[in-house]
Amino acid sequence: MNPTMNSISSETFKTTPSHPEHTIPLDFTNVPKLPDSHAWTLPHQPIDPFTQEPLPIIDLAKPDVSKLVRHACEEWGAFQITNHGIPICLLNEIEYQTRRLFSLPAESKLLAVRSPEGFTGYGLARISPFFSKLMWSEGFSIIGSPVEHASQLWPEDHAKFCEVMEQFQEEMKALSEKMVAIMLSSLGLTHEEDVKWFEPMKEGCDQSTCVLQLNSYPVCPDPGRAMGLAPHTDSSVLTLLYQGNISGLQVQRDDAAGWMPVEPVEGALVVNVGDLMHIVSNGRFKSVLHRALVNNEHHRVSTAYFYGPPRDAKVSPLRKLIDRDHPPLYRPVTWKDYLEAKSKHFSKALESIRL
Ligand SMILES: C=C1C[C@]23C[C@@]1(O)CC[C@H]2[C@@]12CCC[C@@](C)(C(=O)O1)[C@H]2[C@@H]3C(=O)O
Ligand SMILES: O=C(O)CCC(=O)C(=O)O
Ligand SMILES: [Fe+2]
Repeated sequence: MNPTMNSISSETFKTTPSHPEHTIPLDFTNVPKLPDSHAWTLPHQPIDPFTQEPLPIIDLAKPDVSKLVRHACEEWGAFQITNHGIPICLLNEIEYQTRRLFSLPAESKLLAVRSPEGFTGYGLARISPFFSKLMWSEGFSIIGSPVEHASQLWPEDHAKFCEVMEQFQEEMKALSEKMVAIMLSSLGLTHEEDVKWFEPMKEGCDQSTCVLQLNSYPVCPDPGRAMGLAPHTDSSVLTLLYQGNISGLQVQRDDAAGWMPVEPVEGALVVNVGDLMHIVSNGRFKSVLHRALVNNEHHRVSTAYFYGPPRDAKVSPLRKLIDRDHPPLYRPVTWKDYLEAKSKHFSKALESIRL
């Protein structure tokens, strides 16, 4: 594994501690009826499949990738990619190891619980305190090597889990860099010249901070009233999501049109534009509002890789995108500043740094 990944500490992402009930998930095994604490009122927002174009699926091997990516980022803030070069056997392994972790008994998973002031380990989504109802999901956050928590879960048998998680992060990092380069060049920007922090090729300068989040959505007795992961935008520059072959992810293009399901495509990855890319592009690319629903048949798992800039880098709208008609919309922030703003203002975080 890239040695610089180990220099990324949980410190980078510390935000205000959550209350315990918003940190430790329910024991989801054998819950016959949805508890009131987890019962949401979900507005019925059907989309009209005949008037809505589906979320773009972009084949990275095709020649017109740049144009398609730009269109998807401007119109949706998300798209799926195929021919991305991540071997299917690695995707299968990551899913296998994710299922292995979440299938452990609740008392074992609690041995690896995220501490109130920590960042990595087992727990509920960090956005949980912003909602009065609890989500039907559990998560496990990893930065670099997961060995500290994995050795609590499997004292004798964590090597393979760690190897797969580390290898996956390396592959996701390289693909994220490629996707950022495509996105920026689609706007006529040269990433090395125009984005100071973006120097992926420079040996030894690779300090970007990234998080691998494993998500689990257990089988739910009343999926119509439960929420897997509540509507949010990702704080990252971009997120790469592998959702396996079980539906649940939905995105919103605009409020009026309702929620659009992102149907799994075999071997594809979903790319979400994150809030930091929204800032860098001065609002040209939209960070996508999305959520995950649950079902009563299958245990769904997903892995989300949050790609960020180096911890101290100031992220701001790019100069080439600013002119008299397009003044800068956001003040410069580090990812740490932005995560703090998110933990305070949640869906109003972008607004909180608006000029
Ligand atoms: C880097 C991060 C993005 C994230 C917060 C985190 O610090 C690690 C987990 C990420 C996640 C995953 C589920 C949804 C989300 C909103 C959350 O609560 O935790 C995202 C966070 C984010 O993008 O702000
Ligand atoms: O599980 C999913 O489909 C969505 C996960 C997600 O949005 C996240 O981890 O931020
Ligand atoms: Fe997300």
